[in-house]
Amino acid sequence: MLNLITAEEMRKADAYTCEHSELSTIDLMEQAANAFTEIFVNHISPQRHITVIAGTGNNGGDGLAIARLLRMKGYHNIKVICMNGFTTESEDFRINKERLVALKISFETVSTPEQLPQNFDVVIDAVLGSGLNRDLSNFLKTSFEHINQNSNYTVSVDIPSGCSTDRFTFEDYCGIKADLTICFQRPKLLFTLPESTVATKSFKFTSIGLDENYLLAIPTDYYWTDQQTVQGLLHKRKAFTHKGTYGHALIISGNAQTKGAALLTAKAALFSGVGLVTLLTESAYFPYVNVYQPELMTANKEDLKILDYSKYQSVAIGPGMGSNTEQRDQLLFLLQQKRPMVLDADALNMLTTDLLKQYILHPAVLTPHVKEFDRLFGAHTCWYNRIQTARIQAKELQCVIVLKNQYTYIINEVGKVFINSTGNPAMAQGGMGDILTGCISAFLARGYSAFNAAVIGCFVHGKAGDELAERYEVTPASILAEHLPLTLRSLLTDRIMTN
Ligand SMILES: NC(=O)C1=CN([C@@H]2O[C@H](COP(=O)(O)OP(=O)(O)OC[C@H]3O[C@@H](n4cnc5c(N)ncnc54)[C@H](O)[C@@H]3O)[C@@H](O)[C@H]2O)[C@@H](O)CC1
Ligand SMILES: Nc1ncnc2c1ncn2[C@@H]1O[C@H](COP(=O)(O)OP(=O)(O)O)[C@@H](O)[C@H]1O
Ligand SMILES: [K+]
Repeated sequence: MLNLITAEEMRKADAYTCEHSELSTIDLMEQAANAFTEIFVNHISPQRHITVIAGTGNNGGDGLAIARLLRMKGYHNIKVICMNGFTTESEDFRINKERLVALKISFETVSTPEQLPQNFDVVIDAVLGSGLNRDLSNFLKTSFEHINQNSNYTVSVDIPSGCSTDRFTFEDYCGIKADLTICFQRPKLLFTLPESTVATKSFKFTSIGLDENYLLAIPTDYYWTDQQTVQGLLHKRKAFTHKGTYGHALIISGNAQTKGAALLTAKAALFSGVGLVTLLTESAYFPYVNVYQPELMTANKEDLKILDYSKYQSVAIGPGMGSNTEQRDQLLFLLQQKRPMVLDADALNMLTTDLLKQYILHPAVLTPHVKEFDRLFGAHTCWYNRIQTARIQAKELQCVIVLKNQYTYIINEVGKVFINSTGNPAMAQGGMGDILTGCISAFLARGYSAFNAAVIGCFVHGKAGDELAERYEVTPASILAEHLPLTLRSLLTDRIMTN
């Protein structure tokens, strides 16, 4: 897990690294520029015309160093435009300016927006970074507007200029609008919020060599779940084990119009490695289930109240279930069985916070998408506030909330937020949430805690999607389910190779 930190903490980490190593601040700037450049060259070809627009602080210093490194890598159409006079020159900016001039790279300064070129091919935005501490002047606002309108592609250094690391609203945003931001050492929480696309459409982060032991000791409420963490949590199947070792998941899902949701959820549980899966549904559907996926077992919906729930290590309820009085009554009955549970879709639509408080007295994972979340916990106008509500509710209900998004937020029982780092828009298709519910219920049945099941389930689900997106423009949910065993294998094999 990577702990996400504030701009101020990052500055301290910067100073600490320099004090406790041979590195000086100018060396660190060079490392940052190198790290940026390594990613940049994978996105932009040397034939493109590149304009570095720089300020005169350390973000500007990075920009100048990047221009020099790119020239040395064969980017010959490169020039630097320095926005003059809005702040004083930092020492490391000054040193990089000398290095740039020595290479005879074009360097000009502008003092009014009118002096900027009419058009840009690729812009590297290095005007302002994490040092932003006041409103933008009219000079900067007008210049940024001009750049936004006339650049084919903009890559920001560390953060789009004018965007503040620790402020989470984008009303009246008038900074640089980047296509890509390459930020340093840690992802920024801000970039995982859907509304941040007004400032950057995408982001990547890269290590610049700050002291990781120092960084990891900084307390935070926000974490980034990386592959290494998930590999550390996942257990490999052991010799002499049998189906009973890997748990039994019960899936309660689907109705006449949405039988598919039940099939997808159950299939995903099966392909996530649980020992046995039983699908509770109407007996009329049993033949479909058997033809679609013969490994699945079935239980009759009529028997819901006479089943022995102690034999199921997890119960997933909700996808395509419907929400009439009968189903609500069934849901409340199921909640009283106090088995480890995943509550999704219609199960969430039938509940209220009062009912949750009354009935959630066992390990539970709630997997709302934004609409389900807001119906249950109240409307929100921005994602940052929605996350804060999720933190309060997860603590109060003592459950895990999986708030689904491109970057899904997993909130544990003490209100800490773990941001899932996998997944992509090729997964934006109906049924994908059913697969996630199946995955999490499988890991729950296999004996992982509610929180670990949610972390592993989200990561594996998104990683399967990422692997498929390399070959497919869109990944239908059933195809993703079938890919899960391959993803699990790659995670476990990697661990054996690297540990
Ligand atoms: N660990 C780190 O934090 C590292 C940071 N580096 C770079 O340094 C950047 C931060 O550099 P600085 O602290 O010099 O700050 P910036 O370069 O972001 O800004 C320069 C100065 O502009 C002034 N300013 C702030 N808001 C303004 C506004 N609205 N209008 C006009 N002027 C304004 C401030 O006085 C600020 O110090 C990072 O974003 C990153 O690019 C890297 O060089 C290396 C390591
Ligand atoms: N653009 C995206 N990037 C990453 N993950 C996505 C994207 N779109 C959808 N997903 C994932 O797919 C799932 C969709 O869930 P949900 O909205 O409940 O779908 P459905 O109700 O159709 O089953 C979530 O896990 C979400 O994170
Ligand atoms: K910037």
